[in-house]
Amino acid sequence: MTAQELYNAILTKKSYLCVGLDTDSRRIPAHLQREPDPVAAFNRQIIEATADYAVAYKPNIAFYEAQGPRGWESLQRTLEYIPKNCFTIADAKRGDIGNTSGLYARTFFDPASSGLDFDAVTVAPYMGQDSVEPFLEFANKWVILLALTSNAGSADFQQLPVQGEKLYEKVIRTSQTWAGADRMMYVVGATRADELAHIRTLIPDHFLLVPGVGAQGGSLADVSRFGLNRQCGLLVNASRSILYASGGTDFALRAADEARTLQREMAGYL
Ligand SMILES: O=c1ccn([C@@H]2O[C@H](COP(=O)(O)O)[C@@H](O)[C@H]2O)c(=O)[nH]1
Repeated sequence: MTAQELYNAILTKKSYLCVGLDTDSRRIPAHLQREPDPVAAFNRQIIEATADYAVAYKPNIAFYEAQGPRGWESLQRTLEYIPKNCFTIADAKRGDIGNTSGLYARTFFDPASSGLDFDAVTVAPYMGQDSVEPFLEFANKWVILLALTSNAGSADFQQLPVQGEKLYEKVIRTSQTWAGADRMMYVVGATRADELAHIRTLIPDHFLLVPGVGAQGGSLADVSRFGLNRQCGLLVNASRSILYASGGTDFALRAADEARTLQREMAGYL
């Protein structure tokens, strides 16, 4: 999906919501546990319930890998349930020497190899340019580079001064020479909204993937105030607050309520 197609979807749905499919098999309602693939059955209902309000879906790969081969099958089925007009993100936080990154890229971008065909993958930048470039070799696919993450530990390294700027600023500045705003996004946590205005001076045109509203307490109002750009430029993710709004048979209805509430707030900011 191109940036323009993503922006068109945002305008159509009046939403920049990304639903995080962090589907923990232990939290799936009891009535679905008898399904042949409980994770896929749960995700299918979540996707159907939220598709009017979301422009993107982000399965976090850890939740699938933890299930072994079954998890990969659940992931593949889940991708098939996501409407084609939605942006798909493999939140895998990969990155290795170039030779190995190339295989990670095939995992998420080459359906002939793995059966998976995501639009984007999250990548850790700290092994440098040659660890990121293999992901950029796939046409029409996106790299979402970790910049300033939502967790407290982002202070351990990302915010340390390096040659007169914070390390995450250096990541943003340097990586802009690797690809443009048509292929690269950045992760900035919603809990770091205080830095968003500054980040927008570094990357006014890029899309930002912003996790951390909902369960982590980030403010959608602050993220939108400081992060929106001329073409929206935001994908705001919520996972647990939507997926587990109810643990009962009404889980999909409650997920839809949560997604609709976020979408309506977003519509007001667009
Ligand atoms: O800085 C980051 C980067 C990634 N994440 C991921 O986003 C979701 C957030 O889930 P919630 O349940 O809405 O808190 C999850 O997959 C994280 O691994 C992040 O939170 N922060």
